[in-house]
Amino acid sequence: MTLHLKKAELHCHIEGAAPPSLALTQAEKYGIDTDGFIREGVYVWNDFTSFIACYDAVASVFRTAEDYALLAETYLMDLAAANTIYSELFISPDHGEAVGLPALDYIEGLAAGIRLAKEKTGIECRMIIVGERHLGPENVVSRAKFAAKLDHPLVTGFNMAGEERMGRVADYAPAFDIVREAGLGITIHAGELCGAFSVADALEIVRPTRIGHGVRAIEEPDLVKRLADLGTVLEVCPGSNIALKVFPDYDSHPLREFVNAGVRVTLNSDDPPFFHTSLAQEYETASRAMGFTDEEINAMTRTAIEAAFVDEETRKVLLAQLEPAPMARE
Ligand SMILES: Nc1ncnc2[nH]cnc12
Ligand SMILES: [Zn+2]
Repeated sequence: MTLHLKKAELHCHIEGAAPPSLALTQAEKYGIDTDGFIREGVYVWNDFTSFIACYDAVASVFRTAEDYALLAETYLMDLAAANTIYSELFISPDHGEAVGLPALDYIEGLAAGIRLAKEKTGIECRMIIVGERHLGPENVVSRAKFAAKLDHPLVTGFNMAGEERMGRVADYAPAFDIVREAGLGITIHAGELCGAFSVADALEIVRPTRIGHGVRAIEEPDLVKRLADLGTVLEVCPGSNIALKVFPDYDSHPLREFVNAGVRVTLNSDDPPFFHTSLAQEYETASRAMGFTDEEINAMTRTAIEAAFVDEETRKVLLAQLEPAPMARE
């Protein structure tokens, strides 16, 4: 059992965290037909392309700042109930804008939900702005410019997600130069749909402290060593990888190999209800299906806090929460 373990998450897409029950309520509120993307209470998709289409459809039922506040609060309350002390949420203002919600309202809505969850449970959360790769380099650069100018206390990083098979990392390099200059934390989806070359590109061109997934680096032993030497943190999402058929099963998942090679790894849920998982489930899977001990899993949680895009004072407070409680005196 891993319920008692403290948890932290660096890689979860906010619209991808919407429970189908909440998406259905939202759809009803706006009179949106969900037959094309929710069936029998389950999100409908069968490969990465249809997953992204389903994700976009789910996102479209959140239309106001209040809707996004409810979504963030709902997810964070759930995480907190599973003993989670820290969460980083990937947010994509492009999804808000697609339904006419201005980016600043989208962010303020999410921030309101984050503050409410913190008041109720103490859970700490930061937002990472995502540029969607399949919207093209021009769009990702303009999203990076937006992120660089924003100066919001809860927005601390930039990421590129979406269709990894579109273009090469170099096409998107200017976006990362902009956010690096602005002092934002940088992470990038790489080595999920594409092979080791994509992780190598990311390391060379983007120089991120973290990589979203990165798991297909396992195809290139020299690259695994490079990740270990650089101390780059992988945001590993085993349940997502199995659901999207990046690996056929947990026995073939390389998480153990990365740990053995000294690569810094963390556990994450990615888009939990889409992949029939949760952060709590990912911890449980690491323990039961992948054979990690509580100590090894706690080390992953500590790595997440060490790699979190937070100020040093917040990091110190979070790290202190991972220390075992002192023994009571006789
Ligand atoms: N697993 C994933 N990979 C790339 N982009 C995403 N957006 C939401 N989930 C994603
Ligand atoms: Zn992701």
